[in-house]
This record gives sequence, structure tokens and C-alpha cells, in this order.
Amino acid sequence: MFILKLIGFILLIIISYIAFVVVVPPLNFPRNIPTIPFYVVFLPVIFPIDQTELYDLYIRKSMEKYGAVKIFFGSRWNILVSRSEYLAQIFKDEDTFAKSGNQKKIPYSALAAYTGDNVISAHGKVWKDYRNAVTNGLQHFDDAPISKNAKTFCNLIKKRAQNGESSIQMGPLSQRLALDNISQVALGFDFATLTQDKNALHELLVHIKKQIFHPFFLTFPFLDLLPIPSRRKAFRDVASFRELLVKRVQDQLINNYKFEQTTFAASDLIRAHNNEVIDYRQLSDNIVIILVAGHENPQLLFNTSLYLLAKYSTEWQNSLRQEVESVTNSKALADLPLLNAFLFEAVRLYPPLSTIINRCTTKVCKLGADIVIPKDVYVGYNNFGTSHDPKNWGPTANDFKPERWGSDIETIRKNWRLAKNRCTVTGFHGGRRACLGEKLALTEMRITLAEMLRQLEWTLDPEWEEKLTPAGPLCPFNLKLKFKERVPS
Ligand code: HEM
Repeated sequence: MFILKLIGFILLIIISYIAFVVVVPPLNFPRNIPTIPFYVVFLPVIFPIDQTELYDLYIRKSMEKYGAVKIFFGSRWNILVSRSEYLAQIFKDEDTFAKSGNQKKIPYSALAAYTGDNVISAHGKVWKDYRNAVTNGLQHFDDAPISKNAKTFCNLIKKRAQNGESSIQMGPLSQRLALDNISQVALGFDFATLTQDKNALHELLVHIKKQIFHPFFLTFPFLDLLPIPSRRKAFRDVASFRELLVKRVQDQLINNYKFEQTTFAASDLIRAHNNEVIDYRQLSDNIVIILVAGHENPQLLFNTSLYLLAKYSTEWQNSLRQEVESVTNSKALADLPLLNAFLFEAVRLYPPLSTIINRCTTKVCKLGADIVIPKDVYVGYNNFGTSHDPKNWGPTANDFKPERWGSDIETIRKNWRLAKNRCTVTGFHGGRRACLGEKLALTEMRITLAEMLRQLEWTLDPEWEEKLTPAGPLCPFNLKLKFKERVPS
């Protein structure tokens, strides 16, 4: 009896401790910023609420008033920031707000096993070595594969429409496009998902993504420490995928007798490995991250762009179509005012990575004038909040208004640069850690959208429920579109 009582007492203490840790932020967290109730992050798992609705209902007011809030996410309390001045400080003071990705935050998780220690999440000298290796290949690339893939993509849609598929679910199809683009432009091999119906590497990728991005295990990553058979299998599948991917890249590049002349990001990574700047694990981690960031983020922005062009078809789809029909050269697309203003507005309105929490304080520090943050606290940024804040974007902050960027291309480009420098749009981060794939992603968008506008017309499927993703990366949820082939005039 005594033993039972003791066990009950110990269990009660453990449960109370866990409840205390989850329900209230640590006592040394700053008191002068609000706390978002701990349950908010769990709501999308229970109710059909999307992340923009969640933001409006539970976060917006506090965030806009204080610029930073305390929020429970990923099994811990964090500080989430959206005020531009604070973001500028965080992006600048890399040594205090040090990058600390999943490999450090949740090293035992399947997610960390997937992406490892890479150029996005690393810090200090290791990051510099990675960044030196991948920069050239991601900044200077051949856009010919993107144009070719855009044509294949349009043909696939036409074929489906001819086969009677009146409504097309865009996610899986745009994933195939994005995978082929990044593999051909940056990794030196062809994933070939647009041209092959059955593709082992692609099937494995789809399979592991389902396991890694399982909402339950993303919310409670510590469960990956337990011997749950399905999770052990997830780890094995991740290892097989990584091995197969790196082998494909190495085989293709090293068997290429012109390897030394190739300038893919992957070629420079292999050279860094051959020169012993990085080890085999670091080579694999960075090849994987180029594939992951290089296909997922453009895929999200692409779906968002298709959605906005369908939603505002009379005004925007038609005027962009007229504009792109005036040029034949892919490079000239970068100079078109409407197309570029449209894309910048899409990134502002729906930043694909809406919330990122991957920095950890290395010492006690002050955010702005008076928010004192202890050492070892995770600090993240809320891109959606920043670009929807009326302080930055006025009373139309929530509206889709590409014309806000200007009417001629010089003004549009200047305003885009200013928005990034002032941290009023942080969809591509900024500063020293600015996204290395922005140019590539925007090139993909321009070329593919231009090809689609020339060949197709599309509308939202009236049966599709207009919603954004419930959590994680931001884009229309399971977007479905109806296409019509254009008759050349
Ligand atoms: C619409 C598409 C894209 C968006 C919205 C986007 C967004 C971002 C953001 C927000 C970051 C900072 C992440 C953080 O704070 O930890 C980032 C970093 C990065 N992105 Fe992108 N990205 C896109 C496309 C790409 C593509 C196509 C690549 C190509 C591989 C790429 C490669 C990188 C790299 C290497 C970094 C790390 C830079 C560094 O820390 O030095 N991104 N991106």
C-alpha cells in the first residue's frame, strides 16, 4: 500500500512539473512582453483553423503592441519577434542570437536526422565553410533547365485536362517541378519526377516527408527518443534516402569527365570534401539541405502565386499575361514591373516560411531598450506578423496590392531592397544570413508563371475550401485549380 501511495505521489509530482513547464513560461523570461496561452499551438491539431486565423485570433494584438511575445512551441517556451527594429538587431548580432537549428535544438528527432548540420542552421566558422562552398553555385546558374521544365509542366497539366481531370490538386505536381528544378540547377543530376511516373527516390522522399512532418511528432519531438517501432522505421528510411541521394549526386558528378569544370553548388561541396574542408557527414547534410530548401520553399511560393493569380484572375492573371507575352527571353522577365511587383507582394502577403525559431541566446541580452532575455533561450521571428503589421505597411497591410511596390521596375526593385534592409519583409531573412536561393527561386517563379500564362488559364476550383495551411510552412492548403488550354492567337 505504501509503495502504491509513493508511486502515486511521484507520478503526481512528475505530472505537475510537466504541466508547470508547459503551462507557464520559465520564471526568468522577460515579464514586460505578453504570453500567448500554451494551448494556442495545439489548436490546429484539434480544430479546422488555419495559421493566419490563429494569428489574428490569438497573437496579432499582443504582437503588434509589444513586437515580441512568449510562445510555447516545439516542446519549449520561446520568444517570438515580429517588430522590424528587433529583427534588424537579431539578424545583425549573430554572436548573441546564434543560429541553433534542429541538430542542436532537437538532436534526437527524425527531423534533425533528415537535415543534419547544414548551411542554414550552422553557426560561426563551420557556417562560413559551408556558405563558401555553396554560394557560387546558387548565385550563378543556368536557367535553361527551368525553362524546359516549365514547358514539360504545362504539357502535364494539358494532358491531365485532356484526360478529363477537371480539377487538379497542385501540391504533388508542383513538388515534382520544384524537385526537378533544384536537382538540375544546383545538384547536377535530374530527379526526373516530371518525366517518370514511377521514381524510387521520389517515392522514398514523399514517404519520409509524411513521417518527418507528422504534426504530432513535430509538436512533441521528444517522443522520437522512445522505442516506437514506426519512428525507428522513420529513422531508417531517412538514412536510406540520404544515402541514395548523395550517391546519385556523387555518381553523376564524379563520373562526369568534365567534373572540374562543373559549377553546381554540389560540385563545390564535393571539392570542399575532397580538400578536407568538410567531412562526409557535412557533405551529405548540405546536399540534403540544398534539395530540401531548394524545392520546398519555391514549391510553397509557386502554389501561393498560382492561388493569387486564380483568385484575382480578371485583374492580375490577365494583365500579367499581356506583360509576359511582350517578351521572349527568360532574362527579360526580371525587368517586367507587374510580374515582379506581383511576386514581391506574394512573398509579403504569404511568406512561405511564416515562423522560424532557430536562434538561441549565447548570453543574457537586451532586445530593444528593455526586453531582457536570459542566456540559452530560443528566439524566433514571425515573418507573417512583420509583413502584416500596419506599422510597416499601413492600413492595407492585409490586402493583396502589388501596386504598393511601385509602377516602374527601378522603383519596384528599390522598394524591395528597402523592405529587406529595413526588415519590413523578412521572407528571405536578410543581412549576412540572407537566403542564398532568392535569385534562383524568383527566377523559377518568373519563368514558370510566364510559361503557364502563355499556355493556360486557371481558376480556383469552386469546391476547394479557401484555407491556408494549419501550421508549419505557409501556403494554400491542398490547393485545387481548374485549367483551360489557351488557343494561340
Ligand atoms: C521562395 C523560396 C524561398 C524562401 C521564401 C526562402 C527563405 C529563406 C529564409 C527565411 C532563410 C533564413 C532561414 C533561417 O532563418 O534560418 C533562408 C536561408 C537560406 N536559403 Fe532560402 N528560401 C527560398 C528558396 C531557397 C532556394 C531555392 C535555395 C536553394 C538551395 C535556398 C537556400 C538557402 C540557403 C543556403 C540559406 C542559408 C543562408 C545562410 O544562412 O547563410 N533558399 N531561406
